[in-house]
Amino acid sequence: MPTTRATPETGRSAVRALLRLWPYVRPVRARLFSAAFIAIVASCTGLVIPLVLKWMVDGPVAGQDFGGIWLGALYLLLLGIAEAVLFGFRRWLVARPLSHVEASMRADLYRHLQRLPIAFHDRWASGQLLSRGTTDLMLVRMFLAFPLTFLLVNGVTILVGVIIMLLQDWTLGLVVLGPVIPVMWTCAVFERRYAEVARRAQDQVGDLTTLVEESVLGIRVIKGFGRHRSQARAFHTLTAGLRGTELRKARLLAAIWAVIVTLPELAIGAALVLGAVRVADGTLSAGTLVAFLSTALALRWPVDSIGFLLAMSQEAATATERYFEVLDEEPERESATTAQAARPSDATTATGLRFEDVRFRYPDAPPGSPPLLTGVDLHIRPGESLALVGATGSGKTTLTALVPRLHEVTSGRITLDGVDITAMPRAELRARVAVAFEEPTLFSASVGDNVLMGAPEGADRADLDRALAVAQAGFAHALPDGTDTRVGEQGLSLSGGQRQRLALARAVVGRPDFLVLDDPLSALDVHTEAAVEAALREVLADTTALIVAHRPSTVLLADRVALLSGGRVAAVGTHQELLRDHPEYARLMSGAQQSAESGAPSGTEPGAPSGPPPGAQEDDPR
Ligand SMILES: Nc1ncnc2c1ncn2[C@@H]1O[C@H](COP(=O)(O)OP(=O)(O)OP(=O)(O)O)[C@@H](O)[C@H]1O
Repeated sequence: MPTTRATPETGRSAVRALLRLWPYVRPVRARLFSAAFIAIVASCTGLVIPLVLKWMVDGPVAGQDFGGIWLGALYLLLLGIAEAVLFGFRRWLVARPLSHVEASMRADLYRHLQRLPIAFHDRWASGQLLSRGTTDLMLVRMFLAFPLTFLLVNGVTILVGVIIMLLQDWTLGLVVLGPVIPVMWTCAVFERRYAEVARRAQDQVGDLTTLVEESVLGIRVIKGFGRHRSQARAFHTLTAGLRGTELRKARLLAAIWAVIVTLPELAIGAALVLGAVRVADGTLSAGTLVAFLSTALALRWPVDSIGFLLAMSQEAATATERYFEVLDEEPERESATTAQAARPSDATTATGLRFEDVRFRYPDAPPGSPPLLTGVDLHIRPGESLALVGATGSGKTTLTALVPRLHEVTSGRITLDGVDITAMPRAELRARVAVAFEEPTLFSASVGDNVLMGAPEGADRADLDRALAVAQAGFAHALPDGTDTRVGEQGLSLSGGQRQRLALARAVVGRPDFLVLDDPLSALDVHTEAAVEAALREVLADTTALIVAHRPSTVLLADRVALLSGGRVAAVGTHQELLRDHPEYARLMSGAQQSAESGAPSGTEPGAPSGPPPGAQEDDPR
């Protein structure tokens, strides 16, 4: 699934990417800056140690003053303790605000994902989203905790250290500064290359997460078909790819580490030789050489760490880009007219559900492919229930998904009681229209909570019991904790038919004005289906309903039937009328009848002739 860019844009700037974190960092900036300041003080405290050493070597040690030596040792001890305490304090200061930053970024991501249109979720693999909410945010937190502070702290420490060294002896100082230009050039090359592999690695983690998630959710299919070997092969291919990328990262890190460590060490070695010669000549005091070399050695860690601090910063920049790729996606918006929607004069008059020349094409459909719906005209009168029948893949599910605006019509319009659904706030629309999908999705919550998701605030036990009765879901009362029993992940601890009945109960519990049911009884045995139908008939009596049906028994629930064929409504009438006048309908229903009798799944396959039957256009679908 094409979900992310494989490589960063050219001209990408890590700094620009990281600056986007500012709104989240702003609330904790005081603590973060204080912590950075404390770290600078702690680090510079360490640089005082060589000066004390110089004083000790040139003073008490040269003069054999044991009191002075003990005093110097005490100073060194106090400086060491101060440095350790300050670094500890810094860590304490940043721990809490940084978890706050990570938590609020994760909350924003989750909130945004809920508001993104279905078209987005169709496009993006869930593992890619999961890895952005977990691994990427962890990388961002680690960047704020270490590289952000220590690139600054180490920069200041190196600057102060270099000034101290130049003040001690500028010739030796220049020798130590020799490798600066090659090291900076290496860092620049490293950053560019590392950004590329860091992005690849993080995308590969996303793909791996998707595969693992699919394997866990689809474990029944994998086991049932004995596909664990092929699944394991796919897993190994992805892990081998990720391992290769991680090794490339390690090689790059090793290369920069080698340059950053070796060149300064060589320079320090050269300064040591030169300094020793000058001490022997008497042009440099031994104390100055000790102080100089101690300072140079104290700067080793700040210099050595630059490599991995840059690597962590690049990973955080990539993680930030990946995070904002999702956050920058446009959420579902209310149309401009929604707020002051010009409602027609008959807005309060119940006119039912009407499709007017509705056309639809999936945004991710192959280029050049024809639209799926090419002009659907259909009117379901108030209180009427209409069954939608059509060949597999004719677009029935798609048409039903347009009513609660899970997808937006490409052109044409849909009205509820005369009001264009795009001129209605989504919350209002979705409160008036209840849906039950063919694939019933349940959440890891109690049975009662799953059903009451479909009800407005304040729904009570009586509403729950009534909905369970309509859906013939009395089995819920017999579960170990009744309707308080928690269903497992995705409700997989229940049978398909039980899940479907709970999904149906969820659709009817809120007594919606409009009900959209996508083949809601497909997993039920004939007796349960008959019982559900009898109860549904009562509900449907005062509800306007659109019911996708594959079987004659479901069709008979409805007052009228519409035949969807070739992207349009080819005919509307009663079951008997369509059976008599429309061979395609008769074929679909007889196929369904036969498969129902033989226990095979219903529906015809795509490719079956599905053009409008003769005379279809004479039916007025409205
Ligand atoms: N997100 C999507 N992107 C692109 N094409 C899609 C998408 N979802 C469905 N389709 C395509 O749209 C067509 C109609 O699908 P739809 O699920 O609406 O058919 P249906 O009539 O409900 O089929 P069935 O009776 O098998 O449930 C199919 O060819 C399907 O491949």
